Amino acid sequence: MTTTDRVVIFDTTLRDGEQCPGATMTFEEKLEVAALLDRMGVDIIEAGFPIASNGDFEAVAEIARRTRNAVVAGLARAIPADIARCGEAVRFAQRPRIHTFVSTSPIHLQHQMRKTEEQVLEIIAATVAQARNLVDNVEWSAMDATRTGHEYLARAVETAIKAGATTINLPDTVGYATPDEYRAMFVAMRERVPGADKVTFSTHCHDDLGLAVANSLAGLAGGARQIECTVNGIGERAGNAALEEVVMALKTRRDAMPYETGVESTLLTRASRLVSAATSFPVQYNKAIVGKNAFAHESGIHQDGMLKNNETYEIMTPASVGVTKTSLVMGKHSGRAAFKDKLKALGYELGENALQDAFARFKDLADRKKHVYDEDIEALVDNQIGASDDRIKVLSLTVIAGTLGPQQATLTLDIDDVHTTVQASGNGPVDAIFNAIRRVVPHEANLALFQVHAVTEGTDAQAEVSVRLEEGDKTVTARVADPDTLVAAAKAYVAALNKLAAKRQKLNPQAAISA
Ligand SMILES: CC(=O)SCCNC(=O)CCNC(=O)[C@H](O)C(C)(C)COP(=O)(O)OP(=O)(O)OC[C@H]1O[C@@H](n2cnc3c(N)ncnc32)[C@H](O)[C@@H]1OP(=O)(O)O
Ligand SMILES: CC(C)C(=O)C(=O)O
Ligand SMILES: [Mg+2]
Repeated sequence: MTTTDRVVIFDTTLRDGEQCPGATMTFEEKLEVAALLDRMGVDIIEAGFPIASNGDFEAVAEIARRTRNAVVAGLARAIPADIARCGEAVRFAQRPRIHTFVSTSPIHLQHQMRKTEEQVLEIIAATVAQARNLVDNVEWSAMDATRTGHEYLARAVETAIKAGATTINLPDTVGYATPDEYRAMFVAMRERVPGADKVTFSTHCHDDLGLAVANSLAGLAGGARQIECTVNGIGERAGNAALEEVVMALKTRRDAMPYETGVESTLLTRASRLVSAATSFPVQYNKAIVGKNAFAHESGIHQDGMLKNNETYEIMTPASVGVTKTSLVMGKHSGRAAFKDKLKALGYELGENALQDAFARFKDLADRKKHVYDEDIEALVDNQIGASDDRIKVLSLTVIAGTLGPQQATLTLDIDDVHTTVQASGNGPVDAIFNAIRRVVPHEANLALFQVHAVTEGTDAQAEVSVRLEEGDKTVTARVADPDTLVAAAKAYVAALNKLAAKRQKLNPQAAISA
């Protein structure tokens, strides 16, 4: 690898990242994030904006003291007091950097700075020189570079280089550039500015049009060798280029982009979770690299492919970003291959017919339920095992419940292939259902236990109902799960009666279904 293949990763999670509404981190949280960034191998940690507040100053200073490997930078406007304060904070670092910036675009000069082009050039010369007197490592940024004419931008860059800047950052401050324009800007500055070959050019892209990472990579093609980015892409407005996306794009597509970073990619997921927890910003499910679904597959065709070979639908391994394994999520789009694999993992070996039956029931459940958990599948298969010999089956159930009692149940049972429908009322819907069952299947058994619990979480969770019946010295317990609690109750009671009938029959083959 030659030095020109190495891309410097400049993390600004603690500065630009923290600037977005609601992302403020405490002092301790910042230290924790900085420690992980340092361990992960980012080259530069922009720890804050020291003039912004005493808290920011203290955080930058403490991160500067603690950081072992990375350069620690602080941000400063092109104002002497900002630069002096920044210098005070980063001076504790083993490798300090002052990052100073000023606007260059006509719209900013006219409305924000209210200065002429010549005045801004003078400010650049003075403030970069001031920073360079404090530290050897000075970055200068042309705020709103992508809306600045190349001619004036080249003069500003030349002024900064002459004053001692060692890194020149050309930000797409408002996320306006296209990749071609952004690449061309770096090519133009490197061609026309004297001394451009002595400095490192840097990208700093915002995601207003969803182009931050694409633009950062285009900047590399134009000759930039530093990328400014944030964990989870947090930052002003739509955010900055996401660090994890930049790192993994370079790692995965080395064939197309022959550059290397020093980032240990297996820590990317941990960094994402830490920043998400510190900022209380959830990571969207479909976020590239670190989203919950980045290595999850629900559709049957993809799951089938993944079971045959991971490379059919994954371009990087979950392990490479610190995720333990790919997950094949069971849902309404899943197919038989994944279902069979899941059953095997759960310890079930079903014959072909039982498997087809279980799969049909699984599809039916997945149509009604948003998340199908392992426990749902276990409950579904457990209910089926042993159900084939049942003499009593619930065919249909309608219940009228609510504040205006008495509650009523209309129930149709299949007993030895004969269908019987009854109606009963009760003190509550479950009582009504059990009265209906007792009317069709009279028995003396005592209801010793009736218990309901949710198998998984959410209002669409399967309810698991347990029913225990005692008849003389015979005790049977049945457990049934269904998304409808009342259906689960009816089926659990009937399942217990089936077990009781089976016990009676063992003792006396002529025993009737009722007792
Ligand atoms: C693109 C970016 O991300 S830039 C960084 C943005 N981040 C932040 O602003 C977060 C931290 N900021 C702060 O805490 C405050 O804004 C401070 C401490 C920096 C300044 O606070 P105040 O002195 O109250 O100024 P205020 O924020 O109202 O206005 C900004 C001033 O800085 C000036 N300014 C803005 N950028 C620069 C710059 N790069 N160089 C010199 N002056 C600048 C503005 O023109 C304005 O000056 P004016 O008051 O003379 O019109
Ligand atoms: C301060 C600069 C680098 C910035 O954040 C931007 O221009 O977006
Ligand atoms: Mg920015």
